[in-house]
Amino acid sequence: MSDFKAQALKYHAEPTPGKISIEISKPAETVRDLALAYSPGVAEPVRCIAETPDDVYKYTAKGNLVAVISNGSAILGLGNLGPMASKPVMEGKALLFKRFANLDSIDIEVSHRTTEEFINTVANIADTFGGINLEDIKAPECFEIEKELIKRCNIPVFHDDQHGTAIVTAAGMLNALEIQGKDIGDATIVCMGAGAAAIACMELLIKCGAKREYIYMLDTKGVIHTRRDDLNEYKKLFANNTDKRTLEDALEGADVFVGVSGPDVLPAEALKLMADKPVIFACSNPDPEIKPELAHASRSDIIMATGRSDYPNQVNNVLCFPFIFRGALDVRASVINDEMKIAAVHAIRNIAKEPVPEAVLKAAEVTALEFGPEYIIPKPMDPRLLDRVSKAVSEAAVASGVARLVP
Ligand SMILES: NC(=O)C1=CN([C@@H]2O[C@H](COP(=O)(O)OP(=O)(O)OC[C@H]3O[C@@H](n4cnc5c(N)ncnc54)[C@H](OP(=O)(O)O)[C@@H]3O)[C@@H](O)[C@H]2O)C=CC1
Ligand SMILES: CC(=O)C(=O)O
Ligand SMILES: [Mg+2]
Repeated sequence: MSDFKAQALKYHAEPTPGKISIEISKPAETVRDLALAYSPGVAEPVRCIAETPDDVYKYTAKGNLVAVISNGSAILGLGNLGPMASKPVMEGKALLFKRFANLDSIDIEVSHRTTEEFINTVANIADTFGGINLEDIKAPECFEIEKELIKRCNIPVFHDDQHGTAIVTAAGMLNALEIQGKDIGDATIVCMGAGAAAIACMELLIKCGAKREYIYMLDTKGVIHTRRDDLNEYKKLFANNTDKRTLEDALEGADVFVGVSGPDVLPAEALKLMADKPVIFACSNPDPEIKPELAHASRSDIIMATGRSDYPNQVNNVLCFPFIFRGALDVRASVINDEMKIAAVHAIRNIAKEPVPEAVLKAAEVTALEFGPEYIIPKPMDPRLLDRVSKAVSEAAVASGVARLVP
């Protein structure tokens, strides 16, 4: 067993199995404490909530509680391995919610037969939480699931693999293109993958100025084009009227590669087909579409990002989901809308242009970080993310009329 694999398993197993636990937040030592916490005291908030439902935010943990919900159908880039295999990832997301945004979070893994059954399960328990973070649910089912749950729930429902990934990708991409001296409106973009992350990333890049007709999206069958008759309604939106069929065809002269597909699908030789100064985001986890060492060996003018912590430029939704939920829950937003997503994009990208605090350099185990090819996006442990992204998101929620608490 490799050293890192052994360390990862030990980290998860010891001293207690798993990565999260529940703590009590009130005294529960004396007979009086218990009388307040449980019977008879607990009857008082019960009566208040029955009379005034919004009091649930005043007397329970709901307002600071996010459920991370999965069915394990697209666990990272590892595939459909089922609900229980997804539990370490979902516990991991809960850990990140707490660590970065002080949000309490619980993982829920759902076994189900039909999509409708999954939707009903989540909708029926939604009210107990302040927000729902859907995670690692494969396309195309994820689109219907999220749409239906947004309709049925009174709290923010956010599919992280779609929108968290898209927000961080857009933030990193706008910065990378700026450094390479390119305009997003002129960029030819190759997107490897046509699932949850891919569709959302491309839709948000279009909202940030990219041209739909300059995007070439690929799935396991190659380029998505107008003459294919096997496309679902989401892929159809990216069907390009083109003779390009292979990854190599699509990469010819392209400015950008976004990989949200699977490991090692981008050959180093193919990078040489791209235009000058390309941007390569190989975001599949844990193994990217191309290893950065291979990409850098292939050509020297690239900006390279991955989804991993152990290379420069980590384009990963961890830079978004804790902070967008913090901002949404702080103003009790009913939804997370486009205005809030775009506010998050700009708040994240702007941090990378400012001097980096000493504590961040220390946590990142580097001596310097400066806006440029090796630093296009902030580090997840940058404390400015919490202040700045959450505030921008809250303000956008208020301005767009979806906040129920106005500070
Ligand atoms: N860095 C980050 O923050 C994030 C990274 N990701 C990564 O993105 C990837 C996809 O996740 P997600 O969108 O949730 O999953 P989905 O299951 O929704 O989509 C996967 C897509 O990838 C395509 N695909 C898989 N293998 C290949 C291949 N060899 N060549 C071309 N296309 C391929 C599939 O094609 P088809 O439609 O033909 O089946 C499908 O369109 C994962 O590796 C995940 O780790 C996801 C979210 C966040
Ligand atoms: C980061 C993440 O959510 C994923 O790879 O699925
Ligand atoms: Mg995920």
